[in-house]
Amino acid sequence: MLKAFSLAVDADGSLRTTALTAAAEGLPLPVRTSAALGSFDGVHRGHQRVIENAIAAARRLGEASAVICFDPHPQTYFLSRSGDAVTPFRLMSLAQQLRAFEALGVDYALVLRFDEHLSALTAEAFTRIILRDHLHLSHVSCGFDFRFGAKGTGTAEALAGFGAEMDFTTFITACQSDETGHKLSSSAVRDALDSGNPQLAGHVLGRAQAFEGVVTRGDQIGRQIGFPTANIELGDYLRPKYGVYVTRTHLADGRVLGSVTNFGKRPTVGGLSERFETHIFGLDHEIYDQTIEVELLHYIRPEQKFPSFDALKEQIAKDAETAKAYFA
Ligand SMILES: Cc1cc2nc3c(=O)[nH]c(=O)nc-3n(C[C@H](O)[C@H](O)[C@H](O)COP(=O)(O)O)c2cc1C
Ligand SMILES: Nc1ncnc2c1ncn2[C@@H]1O[C@H](COP(=O)(O)OP(=O)(O)O)[C@@H](O)[C@H]1O
Repeated sequence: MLKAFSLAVDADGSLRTTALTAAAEGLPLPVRTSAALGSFDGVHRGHQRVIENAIAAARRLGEASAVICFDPHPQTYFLSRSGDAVTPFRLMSLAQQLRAFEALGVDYALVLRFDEHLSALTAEAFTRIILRDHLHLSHVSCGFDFRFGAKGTGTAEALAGFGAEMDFTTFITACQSDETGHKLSSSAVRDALDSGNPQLAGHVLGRAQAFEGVVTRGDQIGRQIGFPTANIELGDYLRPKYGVYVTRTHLADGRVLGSVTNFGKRPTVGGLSERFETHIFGLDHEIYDQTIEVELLHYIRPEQKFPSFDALKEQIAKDAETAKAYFA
């Protein structure tokens, strides 16, 4: 079980620790660890290499492995302070990120609260106060393009330089590519989702892109046309291309069911705001207020304005058949 902690740095440099998972409850922070350091949004196959390198170093040194990441995402923090309208860009929630770390076999997740104190630390102060004095790291693994410290002046090479002075070793993972030479990056995932290519997003991620949220109440039109849809808010998540998708839904009770999802504004019914709504096959009871996770598997078609409600209903039935055939 992953032992996850939230760590907040106070103005005087002291650290406040809170357990984020049951396995961390009542435990102290680890004494010596080999850690992967980064934002790791998506935990894609490139990130996975960085984390696997930290785990390999931990095994060599006979100590615990850790991932050190940030919450909120540093970019979210800076954008929200700038006062500009923020275009949602996240590929994962913190809960999904922790599950991805656990799946890789990491012992600890140390989630640094990204706030005014942490963001003000220079690269040198971050390394000395956080990595050395508080976390006593013996080894740090990061990606070639990792940036840290106030104004992002710290680079992976600078981190290696600090390590030589502060008694920890470093490993910088080079840019990872797939079998065909395509760079494995968060931007590649975002571009794929933006262009309606969830398979490519899943190829880069090493698992399907998934949106997790609490089921909210809609206008209750869905059930009248025989296709009730569970709606979730996308919040900070990057918005995929509008349209209809084959999806797979993880329910709160542990069941995993095939499903079909529409993401868009529902022009046929005069919808004004975006909705992410999923009709789940084989479900026949209410799941309002429950958390579901919806994986995008295949893009079926763009969202359309139909001349009538009946025409829309007919098309939704065809979409459901397409999705069922995908799972057959
Ligand atoms: C598989 C599927 C495909 C859909 N495609 C469209 C579409 O192309 N155009 C559209 O206006 N609405 C589309 N919708 C949205 C319906 O208009 C919506 O589900 C209906 O209004 C019910 O809304 P409710 O969940 O608020 O009750 C689709 C819904 C589903 C489940
Ligand atoms: N097969 C199903 N797929 C999705 N939701 C279902 C299904 N069967 C029952 N439900 C429930 O019905 C609700 C959706 O019904 P709907 O009429 O579309 O209402 P709403 O407009 O509130 O989404 C879902 O939130 C869920 O609680």
